[in-house]
Amino acid sequence: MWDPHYLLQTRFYISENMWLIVILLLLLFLALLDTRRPKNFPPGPAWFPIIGCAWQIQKLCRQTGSLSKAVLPLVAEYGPLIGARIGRERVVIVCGLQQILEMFGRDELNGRPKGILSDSRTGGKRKGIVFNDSQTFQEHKKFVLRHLKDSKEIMEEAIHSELREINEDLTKRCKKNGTVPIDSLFGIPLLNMLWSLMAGRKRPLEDFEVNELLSIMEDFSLCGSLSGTSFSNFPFMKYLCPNYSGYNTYVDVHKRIINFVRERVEELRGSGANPGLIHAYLATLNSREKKDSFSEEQLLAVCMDLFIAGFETTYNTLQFFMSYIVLHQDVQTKAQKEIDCVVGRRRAVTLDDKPRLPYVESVVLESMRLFAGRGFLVPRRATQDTTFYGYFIPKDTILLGNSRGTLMDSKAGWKNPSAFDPDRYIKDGSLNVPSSFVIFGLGKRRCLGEILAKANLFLIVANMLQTFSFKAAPGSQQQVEVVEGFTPGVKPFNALVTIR
Ligand code: HEM
Repeated sequence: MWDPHYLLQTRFYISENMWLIVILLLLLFLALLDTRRPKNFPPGPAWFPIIGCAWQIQKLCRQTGSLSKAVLPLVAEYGPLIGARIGRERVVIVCGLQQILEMFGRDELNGRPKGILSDSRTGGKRKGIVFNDSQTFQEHKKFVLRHLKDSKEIMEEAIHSELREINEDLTKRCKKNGTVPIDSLFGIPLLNMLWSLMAGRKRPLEDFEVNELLSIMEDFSLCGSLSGTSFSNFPFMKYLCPNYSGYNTYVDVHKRIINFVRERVEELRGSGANPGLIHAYLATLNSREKKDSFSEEQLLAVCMDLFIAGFETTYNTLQFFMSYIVLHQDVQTKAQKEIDCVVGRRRAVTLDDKPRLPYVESVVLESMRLFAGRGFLVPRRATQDTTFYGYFIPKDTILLGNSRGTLMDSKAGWKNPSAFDPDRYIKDGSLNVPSSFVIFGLGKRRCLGEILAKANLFLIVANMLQTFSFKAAPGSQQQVEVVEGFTPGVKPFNALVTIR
């Protein structure tokens, strides 16, 4: 018997299955679309739906120990520009010297990443200098640069004052035992130096304050990397697993720095004129010179940027210097002889001595190269669609400059690039720095603290070598062990320190 209900039911099942099939086909289509790279985008590993090529890159990182090394097999396969997608983020890893130099000079590649990594540091809106590319960044960078130029003498005075503290502390520790954990030496003095720039030494940090700041900076160094974090590549993780993805720590660490500065600014307010950046900025806020972008919130973000950009870079360079110098006694003796000959041991080395200490300066340069060459530049963003070395770079693509390509690659002119060899900068007894030594970037986004960093590093290295000798402590490292952080660091180690 013919049953109309049966037919109706069958129709219903068919239409229900049809919908399922249509939805599955649609999802498959969207997944396929998600694996397509923009036309003429730089070559690179295949993209999978949602994750892009995060999985392949993660695997290479595990095999090689770091992203900067993971890039090497990719360069061999695809060339110096690698087109990748990490989660939702389209990324071009820029590896060759020529390509990086070109990137520095291109105005439309001068942006900084937008999104969670930059916004969540300053309450949801981009502020400050490092992760900003609006008019605000330019006006603030100009202001700080002018201030730094005017504060050279004050900064040198602050560095010498901190050096005396390091010398006293190290002398005490040498007399006690001689074995010193090197990671405990420079953190506090470097933070004090940066604070002097901001507060003009009007209000030196108390011990408990600088210790608090140091602990925040230590937490900061563990909470991400310049090349991105899991929550910036997969923003949904911010909601799904804010703790596991590191989002909460990242936000918290930045809040702690901002709050730290806010409290100190309150204390400084009304304490009278002083040559610090904070005072100069507050004075500008009440003057006709004030730009529309200037505000107290911006001041806090700028101070945070100075702590973040200025601390870890200088601190880690010094860790690299110490790691290499204990393993290269010949270099140490040669630098000490130069200091003894030019300055002697009765007075401290000053910046005026620098032109006559080319070998000491080359030790500093080589330490910087072996630090920076293991990491990435601060990420850039394409601010408009553009072409780069014949490839199409869509607007908002992130460009990650791999410093290995400029600083640790024989193709960039470095002979035996992983060796610690300060003599490579000396020609006919004078300093001769190769053009591939672009450690601070170039152009509009060039490092704002270059002069300060160079002065700090030269004075610390020269004065340390003038007064002390360093050897590997018994049972300590026999090679430099690099660890990944926001910037590259070295595994903590002990050195045997003696007074000369
Ligand atoms: C060894 C020490 C240092 C190294 C190797 C270094 C390196 C760099 C590099 C490569 C950049 C990015 C340049 C680019 O995108 O083209 C940068 C930016 C920056 N650095 Fe440094 N830096 C050092 C120390 C300092 C110090 C001591 C300060 C501040 C006191 C500082 C403040 C900044 C700031 C604010 C920026 C952002 C500039 C911008 O985005 O326009 N840096 N640095």
